[in-house]
Amino acid sequence: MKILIVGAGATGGAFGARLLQAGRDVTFLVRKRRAEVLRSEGLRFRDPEGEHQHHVNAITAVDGTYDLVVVAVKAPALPAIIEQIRPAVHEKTLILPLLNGMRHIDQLAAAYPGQAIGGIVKIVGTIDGSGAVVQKTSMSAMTIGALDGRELPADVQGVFDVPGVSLAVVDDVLARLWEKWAFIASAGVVTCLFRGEVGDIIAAGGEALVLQAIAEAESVAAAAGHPVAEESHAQGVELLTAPGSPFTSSLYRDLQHGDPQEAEHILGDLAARAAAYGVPTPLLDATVVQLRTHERARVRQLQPSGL
Ligand SMILES: NC(=O)C1=CN([C@@H]2O[C@H](COP(=O)(O)OP(=O)(O)OC[C@H]3O[C@@H](n4cnc5c(N)ncnc54)[C@H](OP(=O)(O)O)[C@@H]3O)[C@@H](O)[C@H]2O)C=CC1
Ligand SMILES: CC(C)(CO)C(=O)C(=O)O
Repeated sequence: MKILIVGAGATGGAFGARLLQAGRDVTFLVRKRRAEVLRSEGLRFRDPEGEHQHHVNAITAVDGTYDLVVVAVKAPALPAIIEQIRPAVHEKTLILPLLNGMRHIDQLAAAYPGQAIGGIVKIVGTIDGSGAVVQKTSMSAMTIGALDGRELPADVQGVFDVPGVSLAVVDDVLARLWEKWAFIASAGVVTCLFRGEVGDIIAAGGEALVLQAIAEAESVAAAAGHPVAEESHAQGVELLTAPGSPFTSSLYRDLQHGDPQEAEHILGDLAARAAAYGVPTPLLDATVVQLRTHERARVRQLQPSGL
C-alpha cells in the first residue's frame, strides 16, 4: 500500500516515523525548506525512549497516485492541500486527516465524496529548534473509522497497526471526533482565556469556569447529535481541573508563539455551530473575540508601517 503523508510536522512526522520503523511504503509531501532538511538529515524522531533517524522519500509536488493520503497539516493549510493532493487520488484512494476539529471533515468529504475517512490522534508532539520531531510523552494513539460507519478495508486498518501506535478502529468515528473536539475546544477556551497552565488556573480559583467551558462545548456536541460519553467527560474534567497540572492546549502554545493558527477551526467553528443551534456559549464566544482581537493586531504588526 502506497502511503502519502502531507506535512512532516508534529503529527505527520511522529506517526510517519512509526510507519517507517515498521517498514511501510511512505512518502512525505512537504514544502521546499522541510524537503531540504528531510533529504539532507532524514526524519529525526525522538520519543521518551530515544531518538531514531529515518531516510525518507520527500517530495514537494505529487508524483503519482497513492492508496492512502494522510493529511497532517494545520487547518489554514487545508484549502491549498485539498487541491494539491488531487493528482495523488485515484478512485479507491482513502484520505485520512489527523486534524483536530470537524470542519476539515466536511471540506474533504465535499472535495472527495466517499473517500475521506475519520481520524483522531492523541499525542503531545512538536518540532524542536533543530527540526527533529518530538513526541513528548508516551501517549501515541490513533482512532480511525469510516464516516458512514461501514467497515474500513482490512489493508487500511492494518497500516497503523504498528509498534508505538495504540490503534483503535471504530464504527462511530464522528462521535469520537466530536468528543475530541469538545475536549480540545474546552482546553483551548480555558488556557487561552486565562492564559496559562491548568494547575495555575485551578490555583487561581478557575475550577467553576473550567467546568462551565466543558459544559458549553459538550452542549454543542449534544445539540449536533453527538453527546459526549460519560467516560470521556470524566477524563476531560480530570485533565482540565488537576491541581498542579502543567497541561496546556496546542492553541495556547501557538498563542504563546504569537500565532494561534487553528483558533477559527477549533473555536470559531464551534461558536458558529453553537449559535446555529441556539446553544449559549459565553466563555467560548469571549475566547473567540479575544483571539480575533489578537489576530487583528498581529496581522497589523506584520504590515509595513507608514503605508
Ligand atoms: N501537535 C500535537 O500534539 C497534536 C496536533 N493535533 C492536530 O494535528 C493537526 C496538525 O498539527 P501538527 O502536526 O501539530 O502541526 P505542525 O505545525 O507541527 O505540522 C504541520 C506541518 O504541515 C506543513 N505544511 C503546511 N502547509 C503545507 C503544504 N502546503 N504542503 C506540505 N506541508 C505543509 C508544515 O510545514 P512547514 O515546515 O513547511 O511549515 C508543518 O510542518 C492540527 O489540526 C492539530 O490540531 C492533534 C493532536 C495532537
Ligand atoms: C490534547 C492533545 C495534546 C491530545 O492529543 C491535543 O490534541 C492538542 O493539544 O492538540
